[in-house]
Amino acid sequence: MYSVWRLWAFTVKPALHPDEPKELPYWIPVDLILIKLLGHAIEYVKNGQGVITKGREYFGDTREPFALTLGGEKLYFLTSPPDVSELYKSTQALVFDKIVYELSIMFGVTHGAMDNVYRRPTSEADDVVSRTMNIKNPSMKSLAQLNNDFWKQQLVPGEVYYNLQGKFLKYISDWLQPGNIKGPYVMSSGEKGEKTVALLGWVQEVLLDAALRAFFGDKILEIEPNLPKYFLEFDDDNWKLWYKWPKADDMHAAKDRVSKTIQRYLALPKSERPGASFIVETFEKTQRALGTSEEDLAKIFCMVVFVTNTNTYKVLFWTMAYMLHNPDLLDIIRKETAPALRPEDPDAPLSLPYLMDSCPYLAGVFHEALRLCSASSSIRLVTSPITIGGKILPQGSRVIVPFRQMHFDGRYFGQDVDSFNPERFVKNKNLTHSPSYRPFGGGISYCPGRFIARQEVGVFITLLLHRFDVGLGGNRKFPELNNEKPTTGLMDPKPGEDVHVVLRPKA
Ligand code: HEM
Repeated sequence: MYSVWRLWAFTVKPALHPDEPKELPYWIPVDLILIKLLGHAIEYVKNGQGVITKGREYFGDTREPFALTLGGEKLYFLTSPPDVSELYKSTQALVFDKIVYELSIMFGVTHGAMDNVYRRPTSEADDVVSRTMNIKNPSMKSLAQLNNDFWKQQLVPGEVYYNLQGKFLKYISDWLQPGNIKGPYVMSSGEKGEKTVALLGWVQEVLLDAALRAFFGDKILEIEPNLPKYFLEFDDDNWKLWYKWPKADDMHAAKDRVSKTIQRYLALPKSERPGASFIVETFEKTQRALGTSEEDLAKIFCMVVFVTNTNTYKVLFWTMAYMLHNPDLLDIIRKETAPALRPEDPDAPLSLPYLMDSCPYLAGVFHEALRLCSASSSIRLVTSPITIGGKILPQGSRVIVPFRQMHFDGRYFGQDVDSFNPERFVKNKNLTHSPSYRPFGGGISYCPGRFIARQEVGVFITLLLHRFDVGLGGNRKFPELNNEKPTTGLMDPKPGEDVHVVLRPKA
């Protein structure tokens, strides 16, 4: 019976419907109902990227769309760069907002609040959000749609962006004063201010602190100095939320501690919590105008904390790790970033335009670290059947774009695709625009934080290299990527595989 079903599902049916994506066969010797439910789920949780690679290679590595059954749902995977470009363009048949809706529910926001956020006003009189913000809204966008515009206003270079950028620069600069390197990540201290620090804990502390203060103002950390710790406890296991993992009490408890802290922040009068960014002010004003409860609003902000922080400390960790393990590269980056500090005027702030536009190796390591260490995906819901890569994606299904599959495509990155080589981005300035390079996604959900993320990393590294002599300490083995733990973003190093950095303040 089981063999008949398998023959039907993976051989006969695909032959009868050649325009449907083929499905990677699965074979688990348990009863039929369970098989249908699980599919590749167990294997996927253990090594998701491995299963996707298996699927791609199983169909002759043609990169045609294929399907995997995970936990009772048939998911469709795109791994061909032209197909992915097509997906990003198809905004009618493939939507992202329903995915964000579902995600918000998983974060604990109520359906009632989300329905309000997604409801389009029926008339000007009904449009409370535009009135509150004093903006024009001729196409009667819902708050969910307007939020995309607000994010762009906050994060794409312009006045409100420069305000946020200035705060980030100040906080990171403060953290990198020799006297301020004193957290639990300091492993030992020597003469003349020398310290050895554990890199992961250090970059987590600096970037989380800077981002929380820059977005919410200093009050948030006065209310709860442990907020970064709570966030990291959640972040470490956040995959359990997406996978609806049954045993996830600790992850949920940590997430709740983050949103409860934000709720305490929101309960304070505004005059007692100055310094919030444009996006936080705007989210608060608009949601309150819609009647969103403080509890729901805190959970929405919990998502904001997640999206603004989950990847950035990891990309700084990997960029630093690659740089520290390549002394020649470190030297090149130290030299190329020197003019950003304007030695003729030591009190002048760092020149960010110089840092972003005139430091090709710094940019190269950042992009190469993202290429090698990202395991993010774009997700879309199919609202009407659409043909991509010659295959029909059925209505109601979900399509996944696993970036890692494209980041290791030798046709775009050359024969040394598996190796760390930042020069590929130095030599080919257009490589960051390649359809096979998608660390920030694309289309409607293209990450608006990509500028600030690169700046956070650039500012940290530049100030570090010019305030300290830096080198590797302790175990000099390059940390391995933890591919045994599912992730929704950049990969972590394997447990215990940190980088020890020796810092000597420059005279
Ligand atoms: C290196 C660090 C970062 C990486 C790798 C990254 C990556 C991504 C990816 C892959 C997406 C989803 C794209 C898609 O579905 O197609 C995304 C969305 C988003 N990111 Fe980032 N991100 C980073 C940093 C940031 C930062 C620092 C912020 C804010 C300060 C931010 C704000 C956002 C927002 C608001 C969205 C949602 C966009 C939407 O809903 O349309 N990201 N990011």
